[in-house]
Amino acid sequence: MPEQTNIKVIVRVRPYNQRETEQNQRCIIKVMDGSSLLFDPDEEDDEFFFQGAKQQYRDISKRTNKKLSMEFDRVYDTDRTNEDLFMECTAPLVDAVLDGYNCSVFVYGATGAGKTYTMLGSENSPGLTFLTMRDLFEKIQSQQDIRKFDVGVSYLEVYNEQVMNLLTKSGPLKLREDSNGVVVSGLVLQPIYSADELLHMLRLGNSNRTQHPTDSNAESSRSHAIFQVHIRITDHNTGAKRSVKLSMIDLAGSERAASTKGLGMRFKEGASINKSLLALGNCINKLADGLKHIPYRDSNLTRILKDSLGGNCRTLMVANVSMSSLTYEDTYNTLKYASRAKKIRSVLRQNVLKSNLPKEFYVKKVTELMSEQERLLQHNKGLEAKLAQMERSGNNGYDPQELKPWFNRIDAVYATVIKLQQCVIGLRSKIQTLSYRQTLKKDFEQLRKIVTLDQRLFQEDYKLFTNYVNALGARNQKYTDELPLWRNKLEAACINLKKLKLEAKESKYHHILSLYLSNKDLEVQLSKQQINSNHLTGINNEQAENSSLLRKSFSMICDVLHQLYNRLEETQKLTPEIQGVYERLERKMRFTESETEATAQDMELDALLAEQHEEDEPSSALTSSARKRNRTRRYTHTLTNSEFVLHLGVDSFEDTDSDTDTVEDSQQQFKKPRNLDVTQVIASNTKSHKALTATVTKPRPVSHRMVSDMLSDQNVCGSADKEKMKQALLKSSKFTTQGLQRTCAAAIQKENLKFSANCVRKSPRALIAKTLAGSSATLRKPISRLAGTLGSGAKEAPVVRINRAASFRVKK
Ligand SMILES: Nc1ncnc2c1ncn2[C@@H]1O[C@H](COP(=O)(O)OP(=O)(O)OP(=O)(O)O)[C@@H](O)[C@H]1O
Repeated sequence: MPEQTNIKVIVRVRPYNQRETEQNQRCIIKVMDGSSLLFDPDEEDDEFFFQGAKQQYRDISKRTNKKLSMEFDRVYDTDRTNEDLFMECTAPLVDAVLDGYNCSVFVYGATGAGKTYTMLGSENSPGLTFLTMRDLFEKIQSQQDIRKFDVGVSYLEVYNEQVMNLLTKSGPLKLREDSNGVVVSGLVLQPIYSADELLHMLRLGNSNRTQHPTDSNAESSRSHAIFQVHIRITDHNTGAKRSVKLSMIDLAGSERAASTKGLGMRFKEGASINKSLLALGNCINKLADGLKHIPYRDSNLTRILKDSLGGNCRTLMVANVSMSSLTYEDTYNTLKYASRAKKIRSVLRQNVLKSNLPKEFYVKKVTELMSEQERLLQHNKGLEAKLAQMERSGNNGYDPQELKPWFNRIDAVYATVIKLQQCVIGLRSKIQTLSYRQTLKKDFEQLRKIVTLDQRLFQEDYKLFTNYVNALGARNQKYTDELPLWRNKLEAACINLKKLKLEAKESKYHHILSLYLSNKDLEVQLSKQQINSNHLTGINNEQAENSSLLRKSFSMICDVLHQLYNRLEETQKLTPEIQGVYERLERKMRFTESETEATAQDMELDALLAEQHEEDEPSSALTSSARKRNRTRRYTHTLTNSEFVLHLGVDSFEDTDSDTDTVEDSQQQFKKPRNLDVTQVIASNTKSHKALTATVTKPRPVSHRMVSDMLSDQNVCGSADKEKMKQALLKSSKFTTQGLQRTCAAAIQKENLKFSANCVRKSPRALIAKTLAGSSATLRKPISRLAGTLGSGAKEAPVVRINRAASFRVKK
């Protein structure tokens, strides 16, 4: 980006030299401050005396002082050193050069005004060229790692309009212009590699410079000297190159030709100097006026300085003046020039050259830049998403980064709670399942005992059964012992959770955190439900499997019973009592009115469906206030849930405690020594199942109840309650009264051959009635005997099959 800047102009005032001191010359420059001066001020002792008396009025024959106040970028009084000028004015130019800007420093002033002193200095006080070059080389050295510098110098002299090479003492050289500006034909740059070499060149050039003594200066420089340092900078990383130029120009004295009092060559010299300086003055004026056409071509000096004055260059002009009134006119002219020069504006551009690096370099660079751009795009997207998230969070300026540690802590605490909860509930599930299996096994062992004919065989099996039950008990005990440990751990985790919740409540993010915590509580609740659900599914599967075996066994028992009934009927041994029991059993198994009625759960479901329906169709009969009440009720319910969830960790196992109590009750019952019959088996079995599946209790299947009732009746029959047996048989929907009667009659007939087969077919009921009337024995005995009788001719005896079926496969 081009940058517009003015030429920087500073004025340096030289102290009196010996001649001026001797002549007691008046001081015509008064330095006001660092940037202004007063030219031709009033003298302090400028008082007018007439005939020894101080007069009120001044000497009218005396010229009026100009008292011109002038402003410059800097004004240096006589006491300021070259070092001061360097530090404040040329050191910044060195930085600009290394940044790729062309820079020029030129000194302007009358002969003996101190130009050479400023530019070259002396042994004791090195000038700006020396100080600047030394600084330049120091900075070059410090940047060698990142950039490569190729430095070349030239030292030219423009004397009598001829351009000479001071380093080779050759010339005159021609000037030409190309796209890079004015070029000196045939000028070869001298490469240098150190500051010492550079200073050596400088000294060499100075020694070749044309000097002649003048009135004003015994070592007056009669030419314009242009010392230029050309630097090519190559960036190691990018390969970008730039070429810059630093010019230090010591102009010849700008005095009037007359003042040098030269003749012949000296006059020509002076005229030439004046011509070039006049051309320089013209250029400065036109540039200051902002004109487009600048007559640079009027002299070789202006051609060479074209770059420094109006081109792409940071320029510093040092106007040297003497404080002595001896050079009044020259000083005035110099200051006028300097004032004009202040108005010149330069347009600065960094010089960058195309590099001739191979194509691969650029391909690599482009690839790198593209991937960097891609990375930045992604980063930008992430930032935009974060911003959107922050805006969504109510524009409250929440920083997700600040919330992240909170979320991490909450996640960690909840993960522990969930894991421990899984352990505790898992253990409870295992304990309950094992207890259930133990109970089942015991109950079915009782059932087996009932149906097993060979008691010796039963006793042998009973040992195996005991081992199995003991093993289950041992496992159960192990889990029961472990449970308190895990409960304690869970309790500790819940206490941690409560503390964290209190902490979150105090936080400035409590709104967000409470939502997050509620969400987490729901996760805990869900996890608990899932474990419970798995537990119930497992229990139900075992129950279904056992039910299936029970059904098969029962079916076989009924088969035998049926045959027995028929035999009794056939053999005329069927008593009215047996018949009554059958009828009762049959009646019991028949569907009742109450079973067809809707249960409480059915009604609850109906209500829920109705409510849902109402929500789907808001225009239903409900008034808006009623709907509102409903909504409020639901909302309150949700809130209550959420409150519950907040304390879930503790509540969860308190809840489970109540479950455990039920199970423990049932366990205690199981431990009681008892002689169970089938009725008790089913009853207690049902009870334990009820306890285990409390949360998903469903009405027992009708068939289940029928089976239970029937067996119960069978038992009752065993206690000789014949009427009950009869009723059970009559209630049965599976067997018809007639079918059962025939089965029993046939069984009785087979055992008691006094009944004819015809009797069984025609009046089985009478046959059974007769038999029962004459017998007080339990039904079990004749059934067993009858079963044995029936089984003798069969391929596999039904009782054996029942026996086997009763050996329920209980899971380990
Ligand atoms: N600031 C200064 N402090 C002390 N001495 C100075 C200062 N400036 C110049 N002089 C002295 O004044 C004399 C003339 O200075 P200088 O040669 O630099 O003048 P000049 O402008 O280069 O003249 P010319 O144009 O004739 O070459 C020298 O002896 C120099 O040492």
